[in-house]
Amino acid sequence: TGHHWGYGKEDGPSSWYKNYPVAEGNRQSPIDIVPNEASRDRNLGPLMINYDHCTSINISNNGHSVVVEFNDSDDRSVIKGGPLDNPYRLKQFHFHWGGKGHEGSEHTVSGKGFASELHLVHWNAVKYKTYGEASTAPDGLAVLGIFLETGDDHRWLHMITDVLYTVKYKGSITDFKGFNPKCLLPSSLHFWTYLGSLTTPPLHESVIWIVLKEPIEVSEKQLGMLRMLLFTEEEDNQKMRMENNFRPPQPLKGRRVRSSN
Ligand SMILES: NS(=O)(=O)c1ccc(NC(=S)OCCc2ccsc2)cc1
Ligand SMILES: [Zn+2]
Repeated sequence: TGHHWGYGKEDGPSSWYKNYPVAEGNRQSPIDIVPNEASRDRNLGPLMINYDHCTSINISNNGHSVVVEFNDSDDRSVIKGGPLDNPYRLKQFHFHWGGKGHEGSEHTVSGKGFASELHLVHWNAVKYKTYGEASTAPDGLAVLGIFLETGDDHRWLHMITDVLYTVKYKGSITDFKGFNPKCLLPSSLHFWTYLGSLTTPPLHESVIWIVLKEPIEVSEKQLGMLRMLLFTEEEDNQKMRMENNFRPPQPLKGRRVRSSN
C-alpha cells in the first residue's frame, strides 16, 4: 500500500523525490535556521498554547517514529497567536533522533544539530473539516518544533520513555491517556517561524513551522530508550534499530524566517 519509504541507504531522504516529487519543491522542511538572518517581526504576537484539557489517546510505533495521538474532535488542546490566524488543534506528537553520540534533530541552528527534535502537529479546524484535508492545504498545519539536548534527566519525559518497550515493534499501539505535553515545553516560548512542509512523505507543503529557540534537556539514558525502538515488525527476523529518523535541512529557496520578539 502506498510507497515504501524510510531512512536507509536505498529508501532514505535522498530517494524520496522518486515517489514524492514535491521533495524538490519551493517550501520544503526542515531548514537550517540562521538567527541573525531572521527578521524580527513586531506583528508576531505571543504564542498561546492551551493543552490543559489534554486528551491523549494512545502511543504507537508507525515504523518511522513513536507517535502519541490526541482526541481532536474539539478545541480542547489548541495553539494560537504567533504567526497563526486561527487556533490549530493538536493531533499528535512524535520525535526524530540520531544514533549514539550523533545529532538527530531535523532543523539546525547555524549548522548546529541537536540530539533530537519533538514535533507537536496541529491542524486548522476552523478552515478545514479533517486533518487529511488540512494536511494538503498551504495553511492547513502548524507544527511546533522543540529541540532536545542531552543533559539532566527530563522528569516528565519518563512518562513516555518508560512505556516505549510496549511499542518496540512497527505496528504496535498502546493506550496512553491523560498525558499533557505542556510538561515537555521549555520555559521560553520565543520562536522562529517560516512556511514549510511535512519532513516525511507525503512531504505536503502545508506547514506553518514554529520552532522554539530554547531546547529542553533530556538524559543520554532517555535518548537511549528511543533507540531501543525498531523500524521493523515483530515477525520480521531482521531487527532494524529505530535511529537517525531525521531528514537533513532543505534549500531555503528565498523564504524568510521570522523571529518572535
Ligand atoms: N515530521 S512532521 O512533523 O513534519 C510530520 C507531521 C505529520 C505527518 N503526517 C503523516 S500522515 O505522517 C505519517 C508518517 C509519520 C507520522 C509521524 S512521523 C511520520 C508527517 C510528518
Ligand atoms: Zn516530525
